[in-house]
Amino acid sequence: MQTLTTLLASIPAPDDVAMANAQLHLDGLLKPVGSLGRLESLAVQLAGMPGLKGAPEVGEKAIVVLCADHGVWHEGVAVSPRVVTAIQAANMTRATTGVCVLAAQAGAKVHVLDVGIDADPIAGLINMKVARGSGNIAAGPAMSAEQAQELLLETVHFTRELASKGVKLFGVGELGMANTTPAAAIVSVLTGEAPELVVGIGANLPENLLGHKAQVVRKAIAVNQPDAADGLDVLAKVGGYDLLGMTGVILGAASCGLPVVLDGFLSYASALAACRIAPQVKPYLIPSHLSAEKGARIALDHLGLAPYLNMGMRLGEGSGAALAMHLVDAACAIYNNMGTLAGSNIVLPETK
Ligand SMILES: O=C(O)c1ccc[n+]([C@@H]2O[C@H](COP(=O)([O-])O)[C@@H](O)[C@H]2O)c1
Ligand SMILES: Cc1cc2nc[nH]c2cc1C
Repeated sequence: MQTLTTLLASIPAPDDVAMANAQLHLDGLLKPVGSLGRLESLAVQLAGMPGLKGAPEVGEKAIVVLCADHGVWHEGVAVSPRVVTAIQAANMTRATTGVCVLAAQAGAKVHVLDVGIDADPIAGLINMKVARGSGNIAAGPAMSAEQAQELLLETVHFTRELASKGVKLFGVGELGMANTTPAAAIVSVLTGEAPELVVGIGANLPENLLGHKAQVVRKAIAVNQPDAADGLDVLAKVGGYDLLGMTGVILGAASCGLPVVLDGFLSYASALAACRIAPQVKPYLIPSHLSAEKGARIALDHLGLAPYLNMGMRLGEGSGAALAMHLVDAACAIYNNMGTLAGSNIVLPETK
């Protein structure tokens, strides 16, 4: 097993020449220059990824769903019963969940990892359980520094293993009752914004409890004093196993020079931490939708990412990642299948 330092040092820079060539190719296709907008910039981004070898073409797709429970659930910050994490994780094996249905439509395989569900191991899930739920961040750290290091490496290696078996496009997802609270804490610490601005209703918390949720986030930050310069410290102290695992998937994909599609608010927290750990992951991130969670815009702005979709979605699980994979397919299709202006004897005036 490679160490984290070696892996992070190995994250390749995007190939500028391949990107410039891709832009030239797109400009010569059967359309006014630039008229396919962000579908074109997405194709250029993909062309620059060394793992795709200069050609926007994604064959095998995988969505990795990290499932875990959270000690902070006991602070009354979520309305869903804690056991929903275990029940819904089991539903993933029956393909009845939102992400499973949408992933099937997108041609993506769903890999479900139990990184800390508060239940006995569930048949059909990949067992990487650290503990039955993280520590309550309002009273102490979510996990130890050693647990954080170990799980990060395990999820990075899991992702790299999938890449070695042919996966070319990754998506991240999560499942964990109360996880919008640690996610808000991470976003608050890493963006410097007040907890009140980044806590939202999650899975239907009544609005009149938002003040309490913000107070719990404030307390978690005060009690744990996470080091904002150290993404792993923030994840370990005020995060959770699922959020940390998604950071591992992001780092793992980037270390293979491969794209990773984000999902909702929880994935923004993980991506912020990934970028703090290794800023060079940024070119591999593909946003999906704008989550309806209150702090979503703040987190995405800090990531410097503009979401492709805005559909009021806030399910999580990787559902938005699955949906955005259609856009990645579309970007590849126009790049690879359109005819050329030259082939149709169309000469357009220079526009730039
Ligand atoms: O993806 C999102 O933006 C999103 C926003 C709100 C809630 N969720 C999902 O709802 C759960 C967390 O909500 P809560 O209220 O229990 O913190 C967790 O299982 C997430 O997958 C997901
Ligand atoms: C049913 C249900 C499904 C979920 N998926 C992600 N978070 C969830 C929360 C609930 C309550």
